[in-house]
Amino acid sequence: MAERIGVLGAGYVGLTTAACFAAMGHQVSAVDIDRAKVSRLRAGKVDLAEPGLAELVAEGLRERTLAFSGDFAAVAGSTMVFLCLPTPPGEDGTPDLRALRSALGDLGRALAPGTVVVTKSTVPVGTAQRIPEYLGRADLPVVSNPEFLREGRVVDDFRCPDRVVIGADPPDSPAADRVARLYRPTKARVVRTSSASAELAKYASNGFLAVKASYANTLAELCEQCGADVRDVSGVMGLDPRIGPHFLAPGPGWGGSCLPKDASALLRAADSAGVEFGLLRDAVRVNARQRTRMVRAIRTAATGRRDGSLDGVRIGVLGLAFKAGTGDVRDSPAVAVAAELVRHGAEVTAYDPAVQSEMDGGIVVDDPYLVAKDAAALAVLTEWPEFRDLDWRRLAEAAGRPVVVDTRNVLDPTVLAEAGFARIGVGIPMEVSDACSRSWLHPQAVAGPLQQRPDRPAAARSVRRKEGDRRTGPGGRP
Ligand SMILES: NC(=O)c1ccc[n+]([C@@H]2O[C@H](COP(=O)([O-])OP(=O)(O)OC[C@H]3O[C@@H](n4cnc5c(N)ncnc54)[C@H](O)[C@@H]3O)[C@@H](O)[C@H]2O)c1
Ligand SMILES: O=c1ccn([C@@H]2O[C@H](COP(=O)(O)OP(=O)(O)O[C@H]3O[C@H](CO)[C@@H](O)[C@H](O)[C@H]3O)[C@@H](O)[C@H]2O)c(=O)[nH]1
Repeated sequence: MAERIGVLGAGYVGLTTAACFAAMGHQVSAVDIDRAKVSRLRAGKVDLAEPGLAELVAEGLRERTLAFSGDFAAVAGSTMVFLCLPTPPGEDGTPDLRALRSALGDLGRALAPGTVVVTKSTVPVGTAQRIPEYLGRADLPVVSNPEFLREGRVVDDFRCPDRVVIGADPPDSPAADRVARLYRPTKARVVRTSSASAELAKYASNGFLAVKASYANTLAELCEQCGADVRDVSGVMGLDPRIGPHFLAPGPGWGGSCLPKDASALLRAADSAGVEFGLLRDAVRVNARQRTRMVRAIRTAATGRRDGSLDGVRIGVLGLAFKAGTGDVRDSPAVAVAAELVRHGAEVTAYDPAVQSEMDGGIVVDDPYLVAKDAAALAVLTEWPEFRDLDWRRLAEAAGRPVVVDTRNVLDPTVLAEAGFARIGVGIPMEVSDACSRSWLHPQAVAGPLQQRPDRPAAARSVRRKEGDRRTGPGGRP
């Protein structure tokens, strides 16, 4: 049965939900308070670089199964309304439900009797129970349907999810049946629970991913100290189906718009419930330490010193997005590391294939080769596969010192070695890495291979920014 579906919020989750349900044959109206975004969407312009999404939006507009509006009245006649509104962290880490409450307050009276209100936003346990209060009416069925899609593959994840979670009180309510029916085309496993279990399952999943990634980052630190290779260690672990191969790659820390905020929310929920969730608290601490560790590695690679000022030291950054496959920089560890380098006085030039935004105190360029110019070190902060295929000889020629800190272990060591680049990976033993990684672990032994290059200065060069070096990229970025 085709439903008339209203979607509140046309961001990553809302736009995907709207476009995918429209493609499944439902009549969908999406409402967003961002009127400029609504105008662009009506013209078929999708801001998110998500494979397949723009095509689905175009199809929905063409078939007239998908419409966009800035006016809540557009969803008043819906049979189901999906809440896909932001739930950012408040000051104490508790999710800020103001967007949700204000939208429901505006909409409540307008909804027809029997309309099913479905929460897709990530919300604290107990929110479904409070929706009638936010709506100002108690006659509408409420269903909790947390979303698990990942950025960079939102359409694929929505169409082929690992699981669909549908929570209601009682779990077998007719409204929950109707929501479950919507997902039949996905052939996904549908898990029916209470609304509280559905709400907690979402936080529990992201919290667990955070713990797993922090485990991998701590393991990487240990590998560096004891001569093991984290890629082998995690490869062995991942072959155990009880552990699984995913989320074991070390990096500059986990970030994005979800994991950090959901970890904080889960910690707050545990605090309020009087449950000590030390494991998750430590995962958050490890995450902060990992960023600091990467800054220290880059500083040491650039100057041979673990501490001290980076005044005037040029550092080239490859990657700003919180992970490859997205242009999203919300809570990006790459941006945090770059900002910390700037804070210590470094002159940072950054490139990311999908990021157009400006960077506080640094320069974002639209050509990866510009980041190397006179750089005392390069740092790969996002695992874009195309960084492997850069012309590393050309980068070596441009760089002040051909040394790269590969915080994602994505580069090809052979290509780098042929280009004359010294590489410092994460969790990779000194034997596998080159002599430069020894300088990272033992700062007094500075940059052996660099001293063997007579045409290169052994120590970091302090390079003053020249006005002529400023480049203007697309989107008006400096
Ligand atoms: N991004 C993800 O990968 C992802 C995945 C699963 C769950 N979630 C959760 O889904 C929710 C939405 O996340 P998102 O990433 O899609 O957010 P987003 O920031 O991409 O989009 C939110 C949209 O809502 C709009 N909006 C804000 N207030 C509004 C209001 N009062 N009325 C109408 N529209 C309003 C904004 O203009 C924006 O377009 C959050 O709770 C998030 O935790 C996100
Ligand atoms: O082995 C790994 C895997 C990931 N990360 C980092 O972890 C962060 C989060 O990555 P990912 O989970 O892929 O990003 P999101 O798109 O934010 O997706 C997460 O957050 C969404 C919003 O809640 C959920 O729906 C998804 O299921 C959940 O994976 C990123 O900084 C990654 O670089 C690592 O450091 N190592």
